Amino acid sequence: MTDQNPEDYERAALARSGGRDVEHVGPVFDGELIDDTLPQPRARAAVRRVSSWRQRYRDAVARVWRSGPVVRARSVAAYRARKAPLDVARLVWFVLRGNWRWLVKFWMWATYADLRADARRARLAGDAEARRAAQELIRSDATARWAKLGIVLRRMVITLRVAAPVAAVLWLVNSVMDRADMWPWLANVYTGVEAVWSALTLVVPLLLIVAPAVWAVASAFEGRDRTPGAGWLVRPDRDDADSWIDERMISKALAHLGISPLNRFFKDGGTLVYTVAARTDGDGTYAQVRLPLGVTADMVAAQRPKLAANLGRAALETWPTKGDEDGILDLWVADKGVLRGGAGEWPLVHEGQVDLFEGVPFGLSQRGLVINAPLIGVNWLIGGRPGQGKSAALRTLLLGAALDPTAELWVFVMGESSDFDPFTPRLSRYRMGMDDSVAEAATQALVDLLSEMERRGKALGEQPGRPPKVSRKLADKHGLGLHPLVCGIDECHELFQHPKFGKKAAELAVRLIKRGRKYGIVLLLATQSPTKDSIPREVTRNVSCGVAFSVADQVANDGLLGSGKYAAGIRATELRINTDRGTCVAVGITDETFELVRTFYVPFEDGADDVTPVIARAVALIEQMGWAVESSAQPEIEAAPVADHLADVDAAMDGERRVRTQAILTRLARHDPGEYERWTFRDLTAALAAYGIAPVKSDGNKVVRAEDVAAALADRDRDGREPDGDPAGSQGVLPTASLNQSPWADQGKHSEGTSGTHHPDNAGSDQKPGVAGDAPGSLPGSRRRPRGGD
Ligand SMILES: Nc1ncnc2c1ncn2[C@@H]1O[C@H](COP(=O)(O)OP(=O)(O)OP(=O)(O)O)[C@@H](O)[C@H]1O
Repeated sequence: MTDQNPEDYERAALARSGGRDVEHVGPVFDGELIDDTLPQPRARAAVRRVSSWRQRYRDAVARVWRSGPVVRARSVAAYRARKAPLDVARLVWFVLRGNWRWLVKFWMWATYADLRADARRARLAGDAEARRAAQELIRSDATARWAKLGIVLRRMVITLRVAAPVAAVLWLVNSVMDRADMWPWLANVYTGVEAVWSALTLVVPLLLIVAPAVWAVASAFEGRDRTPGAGWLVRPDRDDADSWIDERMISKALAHLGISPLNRFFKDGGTLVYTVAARTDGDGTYAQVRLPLGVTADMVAAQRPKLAANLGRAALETWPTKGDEDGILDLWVADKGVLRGGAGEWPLVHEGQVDLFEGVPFGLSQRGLVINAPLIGVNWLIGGRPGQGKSAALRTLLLGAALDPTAELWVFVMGESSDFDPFTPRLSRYRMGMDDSVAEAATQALVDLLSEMERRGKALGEQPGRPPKVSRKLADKHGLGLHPLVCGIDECHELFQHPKFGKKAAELAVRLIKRGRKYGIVLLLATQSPTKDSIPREVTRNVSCGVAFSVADQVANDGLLGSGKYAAGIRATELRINTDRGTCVAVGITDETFELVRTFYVPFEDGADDVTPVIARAVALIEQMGWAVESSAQPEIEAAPVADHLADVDAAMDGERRVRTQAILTRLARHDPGEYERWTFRDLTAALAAYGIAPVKSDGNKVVRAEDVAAALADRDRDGREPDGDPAGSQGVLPTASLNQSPWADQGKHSEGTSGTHHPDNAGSDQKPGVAGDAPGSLPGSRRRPRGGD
């Protein structure tokens, strides 16, 4: 391209051509032609870069747009936009309601409505004192209020009286004098007054505009929904949502239980008082709430499934119980799912020993802490539906006791079950089976425990300082015989319901439970059937540690845990059968009102046997000390006398020719209540049938004839004949247990045909020092003697 100026160039051209007939062609450019179609590398690279940046920018924006938080924010924004009309309507409603609430408050204040209500209530309750106090308060408050108003008015008048003349003078001076002629201070006063005035003229209109808005916000706040917990505050996507429970959530859950006084309380804008704010407590959250008027903790406990649902938990995970007062609610809510896990391995399964005075590791509390269950100074009643872990729990307690080398252990299993067979080498007494002899042995054991209790009472009294109860120190003195004595009875309802021994066993058990605690004698009872017919009421009332695995109803629950527990929200009915196997509700085992315990499980089933090695260890512990298995048993016993039914019936005839069967039953019961009290017509006929006697009809009544009885007696005397077997329905012809007798010496041995299998590991422990030659588990040095039926 040329660098000559186009105009100079044109002028030169005109000069050359003479200025005429010259065609104006405009400037001529000299330059190089650039062909766009030819490749231009740098420009294209720049364009490509720009477009790639643009693409990347677009991708980034799209990514952000589609990202989780933005999508959520967008959906929330869209949702709120859709809801906006409704929100506006709600806000208007809040404003109106807020004004109304203020009006009500003002009216209440102006008319002393609350004090008047107090006076009315006092009048209805006939409380003249309270009524007078309320009226007095109204009067004095009214006087004070009017006095205050008077003072304010007087001050206003005084202010007006001073301010009005000053204002008038200022106005007058200002109107007659020029500002320049005034004294400087006076001119300053006017300047100040004018500044204040102009500020007021600015601020007041502003206030008049802002005030309604502030009023609207304040009244909307006042009129807001008072049901606790605004929904939008709930953030279920929190990481700790499964464990997160706070007061607002609890209040909200309580507000939707359908309890009328609670509903009314929340509707009137009430706020619950938390005496203990929600706080982490073990594997859950604990809070304590003071409930409003008209609501008790029991009412809340009754709505437990609803409360659990409102809190997003399973019923088992939600524990509303009565606090120190009826109006105080203790609430413990488990973290989601934590109760599903078992308690894990028993801490003593591989090593360690126990001091029974310190307790036995029993399970994990709801707070996730190991519970050291007390055994000394308490008695236990363990119950629940079949197969839920009662025997396993009893086994754990007894295993713990076995690991205390000073403890003596007795076990009676009122059914065919090998659950306690591996304990044999460590037991001083063991009987298992369904036959009457086991019931008799268990009853005898209770008798002996009572005698032992008396002996221990005397032994204690002879100790220096007359200690009131056994202690570790006393228990360790080997010769004193004040060691812990633990007696476990599994399926104890079979014993208490036994037709022959039941009544006696119940009486003895009650006496033991009431008085044995001080003497280191511990009774552990386990049952499937904790009803008032199967377990004596006095037993359920007096045991200090109640354990309930899954139970069917309130009766079973309260039978095990104590009356009123179901109503107070302490409910093993919430434990699901099989699902919550091994989990129980327990009272009395800690200082807490109750514990939800996941019990430790020491396996003894399906070929797994962790019990035998523990027992072997327990026996080894005793051997290391140079002792033998403790036994309070006396080696010699008297044979139990056998009731002679025929002779007793003969005596009951009382010399009469014919006696009605009913009368005979009454006389027999009077003669020997232990033997005959539970006899029915069926038992009597069965017993007589054994001697070939059948009651006959006379005047429409069944009677026994004296000549038949006399003939049977004569026959028996002549032949030395025993009754013809034990017919079905009879209560048998077991000997009446002498309550003075000592236990059989072979109690450590199983009755034939009922013993469980022995674990090979037991073999070594069977032959322990001092028991050489004895059968497994027999008492050291005791002489075995045969006994009818065993
Ligand atoms: N703590 C536990 N943890 C895990 N499983 C357990 C626990 N306790 C018991 N079980 C399981 O439950 C089964 C039944 O236990 P157990 O025999 O103790 O029940 P039970 O209530 O005594 O039954 P029954 O009334 O029929 O004698 C055991 O075989 C075991 O599998």
